[in-house]
Amino acid sequence: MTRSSAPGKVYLFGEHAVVYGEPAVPCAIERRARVGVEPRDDATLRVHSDDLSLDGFTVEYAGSTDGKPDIDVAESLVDAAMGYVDEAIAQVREVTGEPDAGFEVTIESDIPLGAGLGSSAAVVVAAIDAATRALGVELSTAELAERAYQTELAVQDGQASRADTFCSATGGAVRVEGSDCRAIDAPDLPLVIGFDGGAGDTGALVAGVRQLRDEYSFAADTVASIGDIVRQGETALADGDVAELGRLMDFNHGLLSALGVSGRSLDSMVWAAREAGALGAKLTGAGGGGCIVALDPTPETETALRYLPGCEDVFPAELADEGVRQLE
Ligand SMILES: Nc1ncnc2c1ncn2[C@@H]1O[C@H](COP(=O)(O)OP(=O)(O)OP(=O)(O)O)[C@@H](O)[C@H]1O
Ligand SMILES: C[C@@](O)(CCO)CC(=O)[O-]
Ligand SMILES: [Mg+2]
Repeated sequence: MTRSSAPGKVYLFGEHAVVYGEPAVPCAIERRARVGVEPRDDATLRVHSDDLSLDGFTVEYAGSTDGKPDIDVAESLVDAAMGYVDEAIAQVREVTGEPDAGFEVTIESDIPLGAGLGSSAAVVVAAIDAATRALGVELSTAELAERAYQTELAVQDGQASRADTFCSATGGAVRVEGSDCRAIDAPDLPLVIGFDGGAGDTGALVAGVRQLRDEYSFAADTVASIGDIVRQGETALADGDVAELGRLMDFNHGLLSALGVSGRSLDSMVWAAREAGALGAKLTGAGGGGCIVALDPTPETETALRYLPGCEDVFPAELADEGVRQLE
C-alpha cells in the first residue's frame, strides 16, 4: 500500500474571484485527507471511503475505464461523489503513461466534504501523489499541483483556480493569481472555524457567480473589488496588522454574499463571531453551506459559536506548514 496525505485550507481572501484571474490568499490547515493506494492487476478503480455517504447510504463504488458503478442512488449524486477521485486517477494514468492502470483506493479524511475547507483538493493531491508513486513515478510538487489543478478543472466544468490544489500540495500560506502560485509569509493568525454541518456544490456555486458576472457589470465590478481587497490584505499581512485583516475579511464576506454564495447559516455564524468580538469573519471556499473562518485572539468567538444553534462544530485552525506528505 502506498499512502499520502494532504491538508485542507481556509481562504483568508479571494475565493471565487480567483477563478477570474484575481489574486487569492488561502492557508493550509492541520486537517488532512489520507489516501492509500494499491495497484490492481486489472483496469478497475475501486474506492473505499466511509465519508462518501449520500442520504444515509454509504457508497462504495467500483468504476472501470468503460463502466459506471452499480449503485442504487441517483446518478448525478454518484457523479458528484466520485468525480474528483475518478478524474485524479485519469490524470495518474495519463502522467504515468499507463492508461490501463487499476487501483484499490482507500480514503480517510478529517476534512468535511463540500464545506469550504478544500476536501476535494486534499483528496485529489494525496490520491495523485500516492497512485503515481505506486506506479514508480515521482512527481515534483509543481507537477503534482498542476495535475491536481487539471483534475479540479475537469470536474468543475472548466472553471477552477489553482488556489486550493497548490495550497494543499505545498502547505503554508500561498498567493495565487492565474498561473502565478507562490508561498508567502504569514504571521501566526488566531483563526477559528465554524461549521454548520452543511455543504455546497463547488461547481454549481462557481457557475452561479459566472452567470451573475456575465449578466451584470456591477457583479463583474464586485469580483474585481474582491481582487482589491486581496491586494490590500497582502499589505496587512506583511505588516502583521491583524485588525486590518479582520476588517478586510468582513468586507470580503459582504461581497461574496452579494454574489449569492453565502447562506442563512453562514451569515448567522459570521454575525455570531462579530458580535462575540471577532476582528473579522467570512465564509471560506465555495460557500452555500459549510464553514466560516473568524479572526479572534480571545476565546469569545469559539464560545459563541459553540452555543449557536445551527453551528455543528467549532475549532481553532492551526496553519499546516507541510503540504503533501508521504506516509508509506
Ligand atoms: N473523504 C472523501 N472521500 C471521497 N471523496 C471525497 C472525500 N472528501 C472529498 N471528496 C470529494 O470531494 C467532493 C467535495 O468537493 P467540493 O469541491 O464540492 O468541496 P470542498 O473541496 O470540500 O470545498 P471547497 O471547494 O469549497 O473548499 C466530494 O463530493 C467528493 O467527490
Ligand atoms: C470557489 C473557489 O474559488 C474555491 C473553492 O474552494 C473555486 C476555485 O478556486 O476553483
Ligand atoms: Mg473543492
